[in-house]
Amino acid sequence: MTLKDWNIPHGWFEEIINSIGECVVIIDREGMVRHLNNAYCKFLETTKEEAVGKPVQNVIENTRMHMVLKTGQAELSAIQSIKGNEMVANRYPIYLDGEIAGAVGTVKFRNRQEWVEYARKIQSLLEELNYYKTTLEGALESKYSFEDLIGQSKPFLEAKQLAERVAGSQSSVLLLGESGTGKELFAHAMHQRSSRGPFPFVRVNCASIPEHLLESELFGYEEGAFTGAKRGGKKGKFQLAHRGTIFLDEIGDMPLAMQNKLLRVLQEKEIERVGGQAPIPIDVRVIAATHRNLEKMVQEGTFRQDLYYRLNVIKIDIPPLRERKDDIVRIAQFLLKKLERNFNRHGIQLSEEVVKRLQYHNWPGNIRELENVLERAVNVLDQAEIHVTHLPLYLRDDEKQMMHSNESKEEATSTLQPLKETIMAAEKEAIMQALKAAEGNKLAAARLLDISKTSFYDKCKLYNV
Ligand SMILES: Nc1ncnc2c1ncn2[C@@H]1O[C@H](COP(=O)(O)OP(=O)(O)OP(=O)(O)O)[C@@H](O)[C@H]1O
Repeated sequence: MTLKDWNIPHGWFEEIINSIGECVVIIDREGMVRHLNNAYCKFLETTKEEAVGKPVQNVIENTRMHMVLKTGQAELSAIQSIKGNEMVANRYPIYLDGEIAGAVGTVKFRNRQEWVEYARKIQSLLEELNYYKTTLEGALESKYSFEDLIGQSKPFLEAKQLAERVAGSQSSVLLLGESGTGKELFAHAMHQRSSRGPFPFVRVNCASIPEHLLESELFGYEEGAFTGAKRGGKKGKFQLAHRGTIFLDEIGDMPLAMQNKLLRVLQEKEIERVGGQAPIPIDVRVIAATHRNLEKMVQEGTFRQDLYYRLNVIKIDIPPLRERKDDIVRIAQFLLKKLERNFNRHGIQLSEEVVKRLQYHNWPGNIRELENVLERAVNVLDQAEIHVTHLPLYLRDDEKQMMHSNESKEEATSTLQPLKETIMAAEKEAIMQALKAAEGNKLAAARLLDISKTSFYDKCKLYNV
């Protein structure tokens, strides 16, 4: 079959023009209406019989279709007043054998409401687009500086000062600390303080990305690399972080196979996209973090030793909150100021009792847990002072433990006696047990206790046995 055989049958055209929702008018060289489709008839409240064969100016109010015949130029998105409304029309000349043979007109919007509605739709799409653009740009920026790292206790200041000293270096950094101690905050602050600050800061949570996606997330992929791959391929996090910093959070959870690939990237300073041929050079500083014991993992063979050395060029240990109890109130007050801004409140204080509770608690979730406790309190607070009743139950239960621990201290104190007496009591008990086991035979009992016969007799005398 030739292309000609696929031509649309002649009779179809009228049907097609009639069945579409847009208004269509066709005029001939003399400006007479040759066709007015159903949508246009409905809009003008007329019929084909009435319209066809009449000059277009008599059928369509304020039309310029006849002008298009004269100029031979299309008029696009032209506003035309019709039935007291502003409609938007397109008008095109029809050329046959290089000669103008007529014109076709369509209506884009029948009235102001239609185009306002359309504009509103576009506007909201544009806003949505803008939102995603700014959040994406925001996601690639560092949000915190060293000023946001609150704490004056010795172990914390040591960590912070080391981070400030090495922020400008190009070497890899390993941040170690329990969950919620502020590892990510440290990474942001170091990036911001470095010459890479104006470039992207890209965070990757190695624990949350499924193993089979990690490679393409980190290094990207080429178009058609696998089923479901996006058209045009996708940039990986390393490429997004070019000239900036990549923060590899939870590095201890990275599967061994990926550790190999990461090591190669750090050594070669280039990446290979999944399905790609040529390596792409990258200039990225790596800051990695974990709450795991990487040294132990290296010994157990679950973390590559060479990667550990690569990452561990500068190691910063961030202390848990329970090891810097002096900082708790300071941090709590800083966090309260943030919450005040978010909740539009001011002057929130901690009661003395609450301060005691906060200092007594062990904070397994560290500053993130403190943040949650305070946010909860601010939510249920109707005055300005946070009291124990505003704390979650488990913190209130600390009270019982506080009292219990005092009680048991007293109990323990009352049963304490000089060490010599404790030892003598234990010796007497051992001698009696041995005699019992040897059925009163002192020689056998001495042997059981592995002491001499004389020593045994002396002790029996001493303890009145
Ligand atoms: N020194 C600090 N001063 C003020 N806020 C802090 C400090 N350290 C951490 N925070 C706050 O505590 C929360 C947890 O911090 P961050 O996410 O950096 O911890 P993390 O150690 O990276 O936790 P994870 O290991 O669970 O990812 C954040 O909201 C952060 O703003």
